[in-house]
Amino acid sequence: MTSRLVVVSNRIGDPRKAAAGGLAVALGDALSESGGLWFGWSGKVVAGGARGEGDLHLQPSGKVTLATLDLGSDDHAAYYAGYSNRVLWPVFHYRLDLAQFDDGYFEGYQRVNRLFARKLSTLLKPDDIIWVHDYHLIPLAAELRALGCRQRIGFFLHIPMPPPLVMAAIPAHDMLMRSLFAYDLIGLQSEADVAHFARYVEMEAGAERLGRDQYRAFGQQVCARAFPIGIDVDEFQALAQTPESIETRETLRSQYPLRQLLIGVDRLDYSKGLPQRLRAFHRLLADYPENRNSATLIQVATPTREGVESYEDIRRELEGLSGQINGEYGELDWMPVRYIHRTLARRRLPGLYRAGRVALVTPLRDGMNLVAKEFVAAQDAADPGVLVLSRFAGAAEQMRAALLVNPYDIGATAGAVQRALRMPLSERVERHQALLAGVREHDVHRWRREFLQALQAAERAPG
Ligand SMILES: O=P(O)(O)OC[C@H]1O[C@H](O[C@H]2O[C@H](CO)[C@@H](O)[C@H](O)[C@H]2O)[C@H](O)[C@@H](O)[C@@H]1O
Ligand SMILES: O=c1ccn([C@@H]2O[C@H](COP(=O)(O)OP(=O)(O)O)[C@@H](O)[C@H]2O)c(=O)[nH]1
Repeated sequence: MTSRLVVVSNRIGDPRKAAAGGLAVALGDALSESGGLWFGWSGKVVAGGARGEGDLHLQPSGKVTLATLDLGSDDHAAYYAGYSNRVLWPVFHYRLDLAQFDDGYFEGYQRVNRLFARKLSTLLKPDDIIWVHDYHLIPLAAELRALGCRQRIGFFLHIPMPPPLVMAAIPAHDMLMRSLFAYDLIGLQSEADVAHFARYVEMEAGAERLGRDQYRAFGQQVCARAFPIGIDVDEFQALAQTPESIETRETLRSQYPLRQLLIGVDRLDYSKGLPQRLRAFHRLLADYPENRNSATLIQVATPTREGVESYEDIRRELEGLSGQINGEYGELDWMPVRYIHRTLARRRLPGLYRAGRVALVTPLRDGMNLVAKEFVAAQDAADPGVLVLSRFAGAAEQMRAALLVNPYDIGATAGAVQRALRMPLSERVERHQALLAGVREHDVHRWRREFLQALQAAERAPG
């Protein structure tokens, strides 16, 4: 009998429905293949202390059972908006300047992880295999172990692992890193992340390296390796053939017959480098005037984590910048920037990507970035668009045939966009072939398979 897969993540999606955000998209794809239990927050916040706080809901969805938990408003504020998104997210994306350390946030984070462990433990079977996702739930395995759970537990971090001295700025960094050793396997997005993890545990915790990817510290042993996440290429290409996707592409082509479209699709997050991207686009129009009245940037900036101050700030900055570029260069019949502050249905995205001559995927730091992979999968192989990709996205480790840029270097990024717009067909085809082969090779099925095989094979932590 094969073990049941239990996936735990803060954000869960219905595997039969489209979801925004790379994690929910990838896990939906992975779970719909194997079936199992998906446990996480319901998305519902109830008044603190009111009835319903901590309530568990079970709901079948195809081969998967969704188990979701309502959170009280105080718990949610401290755990999600507070510790997860005002401390861990900025620090792990190297933005110490945006972190707000607050003891209350940390207490809420621990409280919710304990609650998740308590509720989840009632649903577990002895031979389950448990896969925990992301920074919201780092201490979950330690909490489960404290309740006596002996199942195999793996952890995958979807965001970057920062260098040791950046990590060390978090007041509770040692507790966080110690709790990672309660897992049997730690998966990271890139080799750079693994190197940062290795340096941290060796420098700060005196870890002993046992073989290539085994570490012993805090009286425990753990395996840590890179498992770059991918997409379901066939599913995404099938999405490109749906009427909505074709209609999106045709509408854009008929509205912009003489224009060269540049496409950006991101959550409106400061890690995505959106102000720098708009400045590079401004520089393109200033330094290469042949693009005026022609190059048009369609930037979808999906609302996210509203209520966290740094997200409000980035929204204002972006609105100001797009207004400024449109005011300076716009004509009666041409607006250089089309800025859309809304979530786009995933089934429309392939059509949008395919209408683009260039995709701008230029985060300042990103765990992976699935938009880069989706853009490549959606292209017409006979006349493909060009990917301009930040060297600081995890995806850059595999996507060497993209035009790699340093997004902080506005002039060089503008130059790369100019090169992309002028690239001859033969070079576009050659680069696209190499990129698509890589996106196929490192797809979401391989990610899931290799992680779960490694988890099955991991040497058990003593205890
Ligand atoms: O759940 P939210 O707070 O609305 O945020 C959405 C997700 O953002 C992050 O995604 C990361 O995972 C992607 C897939 O591995 C990866 O490509 C990307 O680079 C990461 O930023 C976050 O890590 C998820 O937990 C959120 O659900
Ligand atoms: O309006 C939008 C914006 C994004 N996405 C999806 O959200 C995911 C974003 O994942 P990525 O890894 O690029 O970044 P994240 O948002 O997870 O940091 C991708 O699958 C996009 O197709 C979407 O469906 N609608």
